[in-house]
Amino acid sequence: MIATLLIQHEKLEQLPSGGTLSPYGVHQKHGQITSQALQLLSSQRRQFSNTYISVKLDETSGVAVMKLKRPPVNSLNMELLTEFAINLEKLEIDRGCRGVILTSAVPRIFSAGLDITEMCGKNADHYGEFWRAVQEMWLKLYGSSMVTIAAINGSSPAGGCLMALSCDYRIIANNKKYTIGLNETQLGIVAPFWFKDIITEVIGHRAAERSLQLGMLYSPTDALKIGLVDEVVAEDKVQSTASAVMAQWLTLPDHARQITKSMMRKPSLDRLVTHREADITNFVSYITRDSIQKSLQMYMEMLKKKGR
Ligand SMILES: CC/C=C\CCC/C=C/C(=O)SCCNC(=O)CCNC(=O)[C@H](O)C(C)(C)COP(=O)(O)OP(=O)(O)OC[C@H]1O[C@@H](n2cnc3c(N)ncnc32)[C@H](O)[C@@H]1OP(=O)(O)O
Repeated sequence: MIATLLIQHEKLEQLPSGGTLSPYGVHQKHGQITSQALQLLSSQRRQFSNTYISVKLDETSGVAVMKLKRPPVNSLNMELLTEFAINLEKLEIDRGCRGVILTSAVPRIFSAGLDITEMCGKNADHYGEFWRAVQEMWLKLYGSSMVTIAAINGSSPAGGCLMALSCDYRIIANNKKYTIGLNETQLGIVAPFWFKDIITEVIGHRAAERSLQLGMLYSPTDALKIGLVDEVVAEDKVQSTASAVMAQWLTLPDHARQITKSMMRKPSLDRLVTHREADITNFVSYITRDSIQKSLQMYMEMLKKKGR
């Protein structure tokens, strides 16, 4: 139902393609490739936009840029998570798309993580549905066969960090004000096993243990030191670096890279798929505890006070 609505509402813009061009190459009618044809080829883009996600697919390079656009902080509510999973799936089945750059359209924020209001004062059915949407986002992103690069142009705590960790490569803007990490314990909550698995895979057991217990948020340079990100670049170079890294990764034959990626990620994916329902039940019983609801409410109040 949601999928149908999104597809109906999507704004599909096809930029000029000229009859002789295709995403997979130039179909020449009369010999030489003209510079006009090359210009058209380079501008062949498809764009679609939903409420909280925008996607631009460059059919020439096969690279899509997916932007989160839910001001003020791109917190991940049910609708955003659902749009995200649907858009990623559309790109996954699009033969013209080989890579996705994930970034934010909101200045200074990549994503503030899960929308805390989705985890406060609601009923058990809501929590169950919300958690399923969180799982689905992760299964789609971490399990994507495309090359995925996080262009982290702002702060990225908790669920925002999870999204970045799920990509193949992470580039963050060099700005001391930005922080990244799995800070769940600072909210008085526990990161679930699959958050723990993925950060352990990326930064190793010792660093993950310290990082998770203390709910650490790192500056870009500290994140680089522990391997939480792969590169720190000037703020205005994040997107261009992401495009350059993407072009490098796309020089590899898809099938070899995809099978390798799947081999590396399958055990963690399988673990969540196998325990998916138990993980939802566990989340619901955990989040409905009075003590957890109090912790989250206090955290939200603290955020609001800070903002005033
Ligand atoms: C068994 C398993 C159980 C549980 C597992 C649950 C796993 C949870 C994962 C999560 O992702 S929880 C979310 C954790 N996120 C955070 O801790 C981030 C909190 N936010 C911030 O630190 C900051 O807002 C910021 C992202 C650094 C941006 O700072 P800035 O100063 O630019 O904005 P401000 O703080 O004033 O916020 C603006 C506005 O947005 C509201 N807000 C912020 N974050 C969230 C959020 N995650 N969810 C909902 N709302 C959020 C904030 O309250 C302000 O609202 P206001 O304008 O109405 O005051």
